Amino acid sequence: MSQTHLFSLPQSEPAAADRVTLFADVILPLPLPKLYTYRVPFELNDQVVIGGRVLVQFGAKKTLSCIVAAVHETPPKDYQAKYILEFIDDAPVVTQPQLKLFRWIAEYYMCTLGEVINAALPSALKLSSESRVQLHPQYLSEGTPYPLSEQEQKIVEALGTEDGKALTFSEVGEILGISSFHKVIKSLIQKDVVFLFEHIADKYAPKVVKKVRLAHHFVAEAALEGLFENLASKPKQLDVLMRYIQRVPVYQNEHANHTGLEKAALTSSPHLSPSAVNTLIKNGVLEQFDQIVSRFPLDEKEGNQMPFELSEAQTKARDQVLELFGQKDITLLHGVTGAGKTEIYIDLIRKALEGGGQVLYLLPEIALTAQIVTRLMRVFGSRLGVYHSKFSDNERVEVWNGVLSGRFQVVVGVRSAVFLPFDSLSLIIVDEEHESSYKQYDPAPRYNAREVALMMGTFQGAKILLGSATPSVETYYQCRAGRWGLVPLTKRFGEAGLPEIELIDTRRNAQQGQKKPSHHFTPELTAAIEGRLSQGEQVILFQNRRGYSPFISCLDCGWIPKCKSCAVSLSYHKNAHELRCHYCGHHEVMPRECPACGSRAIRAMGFGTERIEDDLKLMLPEANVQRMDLDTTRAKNAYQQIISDFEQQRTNVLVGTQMVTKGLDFGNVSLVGIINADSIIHYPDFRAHERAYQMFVQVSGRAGRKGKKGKVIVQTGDPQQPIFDKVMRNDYQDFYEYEIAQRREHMYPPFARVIKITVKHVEERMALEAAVLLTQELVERLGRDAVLGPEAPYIFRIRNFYLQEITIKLSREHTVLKHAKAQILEAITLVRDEKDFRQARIVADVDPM
Ligand SMILES: Nc1ncnc2c1ncn2[C@@H]1O[C@H](COP(=O)(O)OP(=O)(O)OP(=O)(O)O)[C@@H](O)[C@H]1O
Ligand SMILES: [Zn+2]
Repeated sequence: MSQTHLFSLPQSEPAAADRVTLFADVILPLPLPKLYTYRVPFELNDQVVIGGRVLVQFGAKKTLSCIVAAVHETPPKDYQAKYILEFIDDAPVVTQPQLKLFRWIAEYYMCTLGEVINAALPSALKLSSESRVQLHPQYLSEGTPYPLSEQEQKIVEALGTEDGKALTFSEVGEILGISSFHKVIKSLIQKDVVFLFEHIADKYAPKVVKKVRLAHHFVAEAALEGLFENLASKPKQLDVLMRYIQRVPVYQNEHANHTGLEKAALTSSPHLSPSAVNTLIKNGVLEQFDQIVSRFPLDEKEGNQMPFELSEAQTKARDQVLELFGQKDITLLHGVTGAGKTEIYIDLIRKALEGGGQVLYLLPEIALTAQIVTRLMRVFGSRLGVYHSKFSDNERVEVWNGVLSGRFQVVVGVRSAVFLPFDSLSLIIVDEEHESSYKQYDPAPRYNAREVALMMGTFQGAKILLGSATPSVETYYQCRAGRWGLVPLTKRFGEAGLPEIELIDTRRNAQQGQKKPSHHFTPELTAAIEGRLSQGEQVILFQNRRGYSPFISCLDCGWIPKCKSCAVSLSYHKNAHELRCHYCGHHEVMPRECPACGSRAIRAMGFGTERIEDDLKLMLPEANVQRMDLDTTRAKNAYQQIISDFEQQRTNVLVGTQMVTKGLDFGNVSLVGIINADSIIHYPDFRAHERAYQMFVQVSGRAGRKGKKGKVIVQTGDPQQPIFDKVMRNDYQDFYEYEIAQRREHMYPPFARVIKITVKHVEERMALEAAVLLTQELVERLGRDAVLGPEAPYIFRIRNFYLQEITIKLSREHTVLKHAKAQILEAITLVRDEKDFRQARIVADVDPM
């Protein structure tokens, strides 16, 4: 065989008969009802990867990256397929089990696959025509050991002309004069010469650490000896050098010098002088360089620590779970607050990992991950990945890839973690399974991560453990029916008992003229707080409303400021000196005088967390009060900071919204105060009673978790509410019996499936007309009994859209449900296609919470 054959393309094309034309169905990151079909360029037939990304042209100008969902030989009927422009991946970024799951989500939650993909992929994986490249800092400081092709060189030159210059993909294409420029970019990325970032999204910023190493001419032993002699009269510099040699064994291994040492290891040492470090750098003894590092470094010290030894009750519960897993796929661990469920999960995770499977541990709230990650890190170290929205996009991509590569075998995360590319899950834990924050309201897919997890478990053959002290009625019903396993844990871990609950009648207090120091605090609550603080114990206060006050009002003319786009009053935020809409984010400066009558008598009405915090600081100037709500936790590490301050007892009182009620574990909290219980009970929804029960039990559960007897004070204007009795007796069974009877009688879940349809229109009349037409169409298809509404919701206008809601109740039977959804979509399409209703938006929410 001649040499040239190895390098040149085959001389002749294969005979036409062998030539297979492949088509790929791709998922575009757009809400399109169908997949689009593109043609695979023949010479690239063997490069198509299902689950890999390809670049295609969509519409006239747009270049988009999308995921290949299927490959076949059938051309599309209605249009001429365009060619795929480029293949980005040679291995899938989305696995087959994921694609299957995404299809299920789209079908079940009545949305498009594009919407699912859009929610699932971290945006750094979604290249589009807006992606840009820039020179990599590592390349700028060190160059690259790899040879660059002529085309690559061209791009580097184009980027190098000015500092921080970036090129779009199409500019790269123009410079090279070719359309298949993506290969060049990919190769440059692999060689760390350039990096990629989304123009619209945050800039991709690789994590860079400053390092130092010995200048190469000092590495040889003789040179190093000479250096020591030269520095003999400079003890501070000598110290730095000695430390460097200690940490980096240059004598034993010259190559060790290449990786160097983090500069901070020298400059932040209390025994070394930072200026001596800098002098050594200035004099060329040490050289400074940047290194790109993983955002999740391997830490050899972490991990492999033994978890706590399980108590007898925990061991028994764990064994029961394992036994039930032998018979059933889904089991509920129903353990009271503080029972030690987390330790049981940890034990089960260890077992699952020993068996070689992957584990997903879902939590409802980022606030909770802060505490639990610390506990899991100790045991699982760098095998543990963490996934939530406070992570930057880059970090999310690192976790995504870590799951694909097998680096992360356990992932703890909030609801979006169900989208990660698992393919061999053996255990899924859904902690606080009753939580409504598992449900995504907006935008589509409006999924419930608990339900998705159940389906994911079925697809991958994983066992599922649901955990809660207050299980959802739906879950408990399945357990009672014997379909799911049930393991009870009725005692708290250790000596701790459940807290005592006391109801304080705020009406009686009000009649007695209790106004000062603050009428939000009854004398009983104030005394209890003072008492606990004087014992050195900590207090949690719960108020389910953020801001200073939910509205303000002019005392003279009664004016109340409302949002221009939403049918709600504006909340007053005192620290920011603003009025804010909690629905659309609109904000304006707090007025000095009433714009209606000019009076200055403007008062804050009602109270939110900010006001509680404020009043408390006045009442107890000595105490350290911190607040945890949406407003104080926007910064990336804010949760962690607040929680660790409270854990370390740097703060005495924690005031917060529902964030403080869930799963947090503080040993020294002996009092929980519920400032206004009534606002929790009165909520227009069939789940109101269930929610209230869960909320009260959960927030009470934060008190007295270790040893000391805890106490809960509930302020209410209606102490006769039957729900309090159930909470105080901690009688879940009683709550359940009452609730399930209600649900059966009124045909609500678990006896029916609910789908809520919201019709939105900027004109009130059109919203109603569209909703009336839709209701007719739905009644025709599903029958009168299945359709309730239309009805304007309590907040009938949001972001300029008037709302109308239709509630549909359906049989739970799978085939019926599937059929009904198809009919609902048909009815929606029909209304949307009406000329008059083109501007209407219609949203279907399956299993609304
Ligand atoms: N076997 C054990 N050894 C030592 N400490 C334990 C053990 N089990 C649990 N604990 C401690 O008991 C406390 C309560 O446990 P954990 O937070 O797991 O409760 P939980 O059941 O998850 O409660 P909640 O439903 O309120 O979230 C924690 O501080 C935990 O560290
Ligand atoms: Zn608004």
